[in-house]
Amino acid sequence: MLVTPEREHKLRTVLSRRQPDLTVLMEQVNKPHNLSAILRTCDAVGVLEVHAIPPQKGLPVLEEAEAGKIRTYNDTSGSAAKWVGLRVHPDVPSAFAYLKGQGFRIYATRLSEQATDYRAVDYTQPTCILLGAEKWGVSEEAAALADGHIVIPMLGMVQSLNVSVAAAVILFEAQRQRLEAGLYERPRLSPQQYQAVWEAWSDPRRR
Ligand SMILES: C[S@@+](CC[C@H](N)C(=O)[O-])C[C@H]1O[C@@H](n2cnc3c(N)ncnc32)[C@H](O)[C@@H]1O
Repeated sequence: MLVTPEREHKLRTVLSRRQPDLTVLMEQVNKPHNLSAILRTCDAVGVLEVHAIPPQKGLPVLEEAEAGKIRTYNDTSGSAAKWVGLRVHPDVPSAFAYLKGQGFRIYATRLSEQATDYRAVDYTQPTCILLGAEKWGVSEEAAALADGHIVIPMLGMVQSLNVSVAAAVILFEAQRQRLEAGLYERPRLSPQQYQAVWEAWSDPRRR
């Protein structure tokens, strides 16, 4: 037997709540513990797959970053990396082309007065949240290509939140809206997508 009935029930319940039309794009988020914390939140909210543009060679990278590669910490992700897909794109144009081709509206998180309050967005529509690097934020290139700019209002002394905290605040607003719209009540994956993910998840080597 590959999985116990209890395990199968748990896996199928989680899979039936996965939201293929909600995702994040991490643009050069270069600290593995932040990447891992974002993956953990994505798992909790039901994100099927996340996207990342790794730190580029030649740009300033922080101590844990490895140019061109994505690293996560299992202890921070709480094994979420096993249950949330990670698709890596080489640069901004290719990430945007892929996501736009999938029908996503991309919202750049920006600490600017022109940005809209994150609660004004309709997250029941296909949505990608673009998150920026810890030091310099979302690039001008990505910001210009985004469909909109959103901000979590900051009323204190500090200018910004940690990127994984900002991701959690926005993703749980998306979860709230999707729960209200009944989007977790029926499977959202196509039968082919469901079968492919089920086969991967029920592989005993994954446990
Ligand atoms: C530490 S912040 C980057 C700060 C950077 N100096 C800047 O001006 O964007 C890292 C990332 O967290 C997210 N973030 C942090 N605070 C936010 C806020 N109040 N609203 C929206 N996104 C936020 C954004 O994705 C941002 O690029």
